[in-house]
Amino acid sequence: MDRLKISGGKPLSGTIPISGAKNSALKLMAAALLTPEPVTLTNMPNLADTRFLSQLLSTLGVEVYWPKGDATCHLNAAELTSTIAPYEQVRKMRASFNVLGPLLARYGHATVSLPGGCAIGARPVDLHLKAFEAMGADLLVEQGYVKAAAIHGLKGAHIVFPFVSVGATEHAMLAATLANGETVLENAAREPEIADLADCLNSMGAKVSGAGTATITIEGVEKLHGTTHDVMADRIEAGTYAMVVAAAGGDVTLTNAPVAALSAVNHALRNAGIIVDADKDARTLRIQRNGSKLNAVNIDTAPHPGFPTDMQAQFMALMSLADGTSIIRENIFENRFMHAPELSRLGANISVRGHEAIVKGVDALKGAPVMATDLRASVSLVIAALAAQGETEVSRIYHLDRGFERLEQKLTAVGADVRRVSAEEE
Ligand SMILES: CC(=O)N[C@H]1[C@@H](OP(=O)(O)OP(=O)(O)OC[C@H]2O[C@@H](n3ccc(=O)[nH]c3=O)[C@H](O)[C@@H]2O)O[C@H](CO)[C@@H](O)[C@@H]1O
Ligand SMILES: C=C(OP(=O)(O)O)C(=O)O
Repeated sequence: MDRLKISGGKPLSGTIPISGAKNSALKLMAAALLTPEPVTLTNMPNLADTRFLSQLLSTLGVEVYWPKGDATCHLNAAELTSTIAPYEQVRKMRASFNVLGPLLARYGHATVSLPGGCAIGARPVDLHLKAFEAMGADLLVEQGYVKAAAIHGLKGAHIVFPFVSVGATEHAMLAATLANGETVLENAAREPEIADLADCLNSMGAKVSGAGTATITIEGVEKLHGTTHDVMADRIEAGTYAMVVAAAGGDVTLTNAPVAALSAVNHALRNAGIIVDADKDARTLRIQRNGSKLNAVNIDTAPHPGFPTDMQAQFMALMSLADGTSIIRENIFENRFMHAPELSRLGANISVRGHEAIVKGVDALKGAPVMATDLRASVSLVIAALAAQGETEVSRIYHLDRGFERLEQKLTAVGADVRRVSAEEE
């Protein structure tokens, strides 16, 4: 298994280009199932997750043309050969579950494995299923599979989500584009990826309005056509590199950054004493820290526009070096503090009480062997390692490959000492 060897303590300088957003790309790929015409996605991130979903789409009969390393992915769902998404392909990546809605909407039936829980929490899909039922689908959950049918097609519905779910909002939106009549989603998630999906769907002929607000209206249409859509830039990747610079020090400009989507993260960084120059028009974010102490800042994760749960681990790594104590509350996932004991191996002083982590800043971290436990937890260890004295070895980095494109290359380009070591090399 590959590992990362990181020698910390080097200030960083230069430019890091931000890639397309994983969490947008995955839903945009599922949208290609809604039309028999070609869908081309540009600014596609080459990640384990996006490659994995392209394999599932191929299994369903989608023609996928996406050369390795290329940022353009061509999908053609002209004729599907299957409407079954098997256990192995949904269990390994939750977002695969998103093929259910499009298949049901276009073909009137689909059988998709339940995604199950994962390291960060149980993550049920009850809101997704209730939304499809409200749209008239018959659902049977049997032997770990959701068997869904809507023989006469889905119909528009008024759906009020009891709490905000990004996945359920996107999934209901995908399915509603081909439903008969109007669907209204209330208490919808407002994440920027939802507006990106709506833009793509509208360019395919869908009638979606209100995406990015808490009420989304979808007027169903008979069919959708092909499109070319540019995947939005990854706000979590951009926020992560901002934390890297904040922790290690230096002066780095992030290009192709989704500046408007990063206000909560930028606000927290500024409170911590980091200089953040955000230029919305130029889509750049310049992050500077020159030897200054970090202020301790409390954060509460919340749905957008609140502080994103996907940035919580990275901010904890930063706060472990702050001057004072910060309280970090995780309000989205019940088990998203697995990075805390690993950060402690590097010398951080963190105690976890339920959904609250109390981080007492220390003067310095020291390199140690640590283990990645999930995607964002893994990158929090990279951040801490880049700020630490000495060498850190991060194992199980396949988690990182799910969501960070060319991580070592991007970090090395700004002066970090990061090496990937494969098992065979040792
Ligand atoms: C691929 C992708 O885009 N993943 C993102 C998406 O995940 P995902 O879409 O899975 O996250 P949700 O917003 O749906 O989850 C929010 C909360 O609702 C719960 N819930 C959700 C659905 C449901 O049917 N029932 C239920 O109880 C979840 O367990 C969680 O506690 O949004 C999360 C919250 O911003 C991010 O951390 C993930 O990176
Ligand atoms: C939790 C994440 O992804 P997923 O929902 O695919 O597990 C993430 O991107 O941080």
